[in-house]
Amino acid sequence: MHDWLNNLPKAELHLHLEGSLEPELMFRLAERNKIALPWNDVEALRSAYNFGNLQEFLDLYYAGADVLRTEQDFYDLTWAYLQKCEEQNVVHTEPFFDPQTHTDRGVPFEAALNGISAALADGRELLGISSGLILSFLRHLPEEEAFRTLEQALPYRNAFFAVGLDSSEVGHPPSKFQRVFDKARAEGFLTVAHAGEEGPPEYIWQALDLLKVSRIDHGVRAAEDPKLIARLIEEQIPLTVCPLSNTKLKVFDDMRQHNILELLEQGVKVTVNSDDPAYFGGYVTENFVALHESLGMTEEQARRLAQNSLDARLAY
Ligand SMILES: Nc1ncnc2[nH]cnc12
Ligand SMILES: [Zn+2]
Repeated sequence: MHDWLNNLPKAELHLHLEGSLEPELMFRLAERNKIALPWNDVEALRSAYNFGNLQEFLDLYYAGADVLRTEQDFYDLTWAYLQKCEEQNVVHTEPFFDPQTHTDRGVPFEAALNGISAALADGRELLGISSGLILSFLRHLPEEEAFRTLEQALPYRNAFFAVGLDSSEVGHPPSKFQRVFDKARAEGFLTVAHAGEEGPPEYIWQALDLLKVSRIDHGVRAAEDPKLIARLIEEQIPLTVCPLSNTKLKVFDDMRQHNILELLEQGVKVTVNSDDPAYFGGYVTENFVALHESLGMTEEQARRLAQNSLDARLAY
């Protein structure tokens, strides 16, 4: 029905691999690893996907990620996502993974990274999808633990090209991670950060000025600060916006209130992404469809958004 949106060549720049864990795969991995899940079946799990805010979602997301134990699990997770990319004409992707979500449960860092890297390599070779991995720190944990994660990752420096910052935003400003981001940049990595999803515009200023990010993940609350909007336009700093995520997590009560098209028309370099598609009701195409159906996004606007995503790539 919306083939024209599915067929647009596009890049995905804001996708948590752990958030692409579909309920069916979660149950299959639970069985394979002999783990008891707190839900009876896929339907019971899906019916728990009702979130009042970011933290309610994160609690379930970290519980679900517990089924990921072996290198093969991480391969299967990443491969399933890449097959979706192929279906939806996502020709390039820059996914996040959160090592601490796994190492804190006793899963070896190498199991996660090797499984993901092998699937991304197969995606390049067998599906023609280019990619670059972003190693993301959990901001609700101390900076010291982010330093340990970076040290653990340095022997595998060719497996990722940037570091990011995610998890519970409010109360955990970018300034908390200034030193570890300095270290990551000194080691040659680019930087991105979630900012202005639930947190105030001040967190976006900090991500730009203290963490020296190349893109802002989410950033929709920039709209509250005209000086910040002027800077984002002037410097053409991309925002990786996630419309279905923002409505599921009540950043906006309704898709008809979403500001992505206003930002686009003001000249902000906004892009469309799925964030955690297994939890929020769809992948990139479904996000484009929602913008068309709820906000009247035109074909010309869709083309500009897709082109922005290709222009905002950082990995080659
Ligand atoms: N939308 C989001 N915001 C912050 N951290 C996340 N981790 C996974 N999804 C996230
Ligand atoms: Zn995110």
